[in-house]
Amino acid sequence: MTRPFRSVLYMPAANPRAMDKARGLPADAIIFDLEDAVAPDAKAQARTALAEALAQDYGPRTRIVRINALSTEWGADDLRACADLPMDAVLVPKVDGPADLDRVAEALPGIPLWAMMETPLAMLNAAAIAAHPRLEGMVMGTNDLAKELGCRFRADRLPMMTGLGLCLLAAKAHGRVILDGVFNAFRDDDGLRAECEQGRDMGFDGKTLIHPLQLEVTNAVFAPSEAEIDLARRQIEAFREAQDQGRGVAVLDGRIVENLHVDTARKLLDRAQAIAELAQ
Ligand SMILES: CC(C)(COP(=O)(O)OP(=O)(O)OC[C@H]1O[C@@H](n2cnc3c(N)ncnc32)[C@H](O)[C@@H]1OP(=O)(O)O)[C@@H](O)C(=O)NCCC(=O)NCCSC(=O)C[C@H](O)C(=O)O
Ligand SMILES: [Mg+2]
Repeated sequence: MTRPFRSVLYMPAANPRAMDKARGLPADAIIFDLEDAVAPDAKAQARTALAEALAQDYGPRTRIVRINALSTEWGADDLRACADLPMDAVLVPKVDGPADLDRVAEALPGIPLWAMMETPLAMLNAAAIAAHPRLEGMVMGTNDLAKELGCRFRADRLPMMTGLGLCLLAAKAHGRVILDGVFNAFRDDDGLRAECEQGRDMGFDGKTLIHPLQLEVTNAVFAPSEAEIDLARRQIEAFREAQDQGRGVAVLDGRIVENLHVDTARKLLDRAQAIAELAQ
């Protein structure tokens, strides 16, 4: 059973108060950010604060550290700092292709890699990035992507759709986790809900967030609903009964249920179970 990644909260590693607060927040995962959320003159202090934070217990929350790109003046120091820290994954920003992951993979043996998908080249190389043997997950960087594309932010995210779709296809083809980008207006619950629903409909595993206020809506949208759980159970039962009667197809609520629907139903129940276990 895979870990849930419904809500994945960024927090500036230069902010010890936020990192401490995160230990009690209902986020499935946390991204400790050494990159864009940390000002250039606070990078060194952020590494020290990060080490102190990661010495604490984050319970079941997956701990992901976002380093600066190795092409920057901070990347090499970030890598050295990460080598000694307890974490579940390292997130590499501005990945253009699989070669950008190789040096990180070499410097941090045994640590799963995640890739920020936020440049036009990353969209074009998404399949090769997803195929990297050390890659566990992808995170859409929709702010940087919008900047690179020169596109406008729209509620329907039409200008993003090609990039989102290419990355989704790549992640799914290689069995990687894939997370949607952030919603910047962190006090706009309705806007957030609409974007979460869109991401969930498309097949994203969860959404990255910038503020604790966004957790409740995101956790709810990316969790299987009671109606979905009930349908999944009934599909499994209907198909079992059909099989007992020598049939390969069941009909439930006027719709067919085949083997593949049962697979989907089982995965949904597994996800619901994993989420329930997080709460214990
Ligand atoms: C957006 C913020 C700057 C807002 O900060 P602030 O005005 O201080 O918020 P509040 O006063 O409402 O905060 C209330 C309490 O919540 C805590 N808090 C706030 N944000 C976080 C957080 N992210 N994680 C944990 N805790 C948080 C505050 O400390 C307050 O607590 P207390 O003092 O006890 O009351 C701020 O939310 C923020 O900095 N958010 C993160 C921004 C960030 O990480 N940006 C970089 C990632 S986004 C990105 O780069 C995407 C990608 O690369 C792309 O290209 O798209
Ligand atoms: Mg970015």
